Amino acid sequence: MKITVIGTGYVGLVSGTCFAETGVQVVCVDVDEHKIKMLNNGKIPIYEPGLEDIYKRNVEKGRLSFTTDLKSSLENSEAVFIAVGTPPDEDGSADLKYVLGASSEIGKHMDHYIVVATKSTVPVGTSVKVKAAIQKELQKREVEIPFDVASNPEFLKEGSAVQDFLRPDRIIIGTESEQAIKVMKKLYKPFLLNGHPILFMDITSSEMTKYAANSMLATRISFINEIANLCEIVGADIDAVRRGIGSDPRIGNKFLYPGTGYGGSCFPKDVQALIRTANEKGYPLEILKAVESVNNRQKSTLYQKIFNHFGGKLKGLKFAMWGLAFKPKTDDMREAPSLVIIEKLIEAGAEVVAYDPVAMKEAKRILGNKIGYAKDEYDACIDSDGIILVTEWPEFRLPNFRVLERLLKNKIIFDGRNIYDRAELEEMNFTYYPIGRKPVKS
Ligand SMILES: NC(=O)c1ccc[n+]([C@@H]2O[C@H](COP(=O)([O-])OP(=O)(O)OC[C@H]3O[C@@H](n4cnc5c(N)ncnc54)[C@H](O)[C@@H]3O)[C@@H](O)[C@H]2O)c1
Ligand SMILES: O=c1ccn([C@@H]2O[C@H](COP(=O)(O)OP(=O)(O)O[C@H]3O[C@H](CO)[C@@H](O)[C@H](O)[C@H]3O)[C@@H](O)[C@H]2O)c(=O)[nH]1
Repeated sequence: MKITVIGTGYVGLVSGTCFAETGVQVVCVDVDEHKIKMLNNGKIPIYEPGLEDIYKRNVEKGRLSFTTDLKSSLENSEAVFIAVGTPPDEDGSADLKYVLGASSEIGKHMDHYIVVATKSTVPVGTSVKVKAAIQKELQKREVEIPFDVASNPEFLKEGSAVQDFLRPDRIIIGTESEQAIKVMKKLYKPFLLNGHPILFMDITSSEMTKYAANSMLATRISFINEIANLCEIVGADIDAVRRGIGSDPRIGNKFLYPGTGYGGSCFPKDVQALIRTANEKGYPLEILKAVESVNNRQKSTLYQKIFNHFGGKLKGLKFAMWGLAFKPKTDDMREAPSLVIIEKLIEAGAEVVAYDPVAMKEAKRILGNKIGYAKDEYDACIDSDGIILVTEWPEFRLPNFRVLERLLKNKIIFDGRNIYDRAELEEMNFTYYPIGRKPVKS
């Protein structure tokens, strides 16, 4: 069996590589020549744990290849997956230019029956547009070639994308075609040996499922962040409250961690896009509007604590920032809360020296010399007025506090992910500001 995957970003590259792992012949296509050159030279353009190994193995086995030439990739392919970006447009709606561009390209080059599956996150109604864009090109060519469209939203998380893809909780397929169902079943069966289901449904429901899932998760995060902020005001401890509510199976204990607001390339844009879709239909989504505004406010929470601690006098102070990526185990900085905190600190006249185990290159690309870059987390602390922990990389969890107290000018930790033990810091006379918990003031 042969398939084509269009787009070699986080989703396309992981999907293509994992499909190849099952023995399928996969050709990944991208318009970015630099990316394709890298991939053909044995280098992967993103950091994703476990990806490099299976990429190398499948390339060596001849099952996985990369090209900018869609026409040749489509030859004998039974399915083509569209996995290109859907960034937010100026008004917050999903910009479909890459999805529809890829669809037109398929129409220009396909020469036999194929299933066109959209993996990109796209608003309700997009599959109809994908179908129309392909049809238009076939008409221009004056050929009649049958094809089917399917919606196949992707639920992988960055940082655990390979594991998520290889062991999915569920696969969602929206299609009206029996033939498309057959092709998708064949492709996904190897991933479902753990008994988790493929859920077939109509296309509209499938497209909606993706947005509903991300919006629900974003809602949980904004909810717990609001409760955390209230805990601070009333003197409760969010960690206890989180464990208390999370042990009710109706609530569950996942995705209940307070922090500096959700970031990344998905939640912010998908919440915005669903709000936009609903507005267009004349049904404003009040809950999601609140989720978004709570999240925007939360991104400043840590800065506010810094500001208050120093009585607003931040000019000339220097801070060590631990973590830059929007979450651990990724180099992705899209919508990262670190960017908001950095901007505010710089505006207030402070200096930031940062360290992130893998996102430094990406940070330099975005921030240039606005901040300093340290060689490790200890280096960042030299003569600093405090540590600002933004991303909970495992290696930040158990630092040597004795070394830190020698390096820091001020023994203060602003912890945006609640990873430290209050009692331990109190014992060592550190000042400690977590989220939703009483600070330790020494
Ligand atoms: N990143 C995630 O964790 C994740 C998870 C689930 C779903 N999604 C969704 O999947 C989609 C892709 O996200 P991503 O993070 O992988 O994006 P990305 O920006 O990392 O990659 C997109 C790739 O598509 C390529 N591209 C654009 N137009 C093309 C065309 N016409 N032909 C060939 N290649 C083309 C770009 O050059 C780029 O390499 C988005 O809709 C996103 O919302 C993302
Ligand atoms: O309890 C939690 C869990 C997450 N986050 C934050 O939420 C954001 C998103 O995290 P996560 O969901 O782990 O990463 P993503 O890679 O953005 O994955 C989300 O977005 C993808 C793209 O649509 C979906 O496929 C995934 O299912 C969905 O989890 C990050 O800033 C996290 O720090 C919290 O603040 N508290």
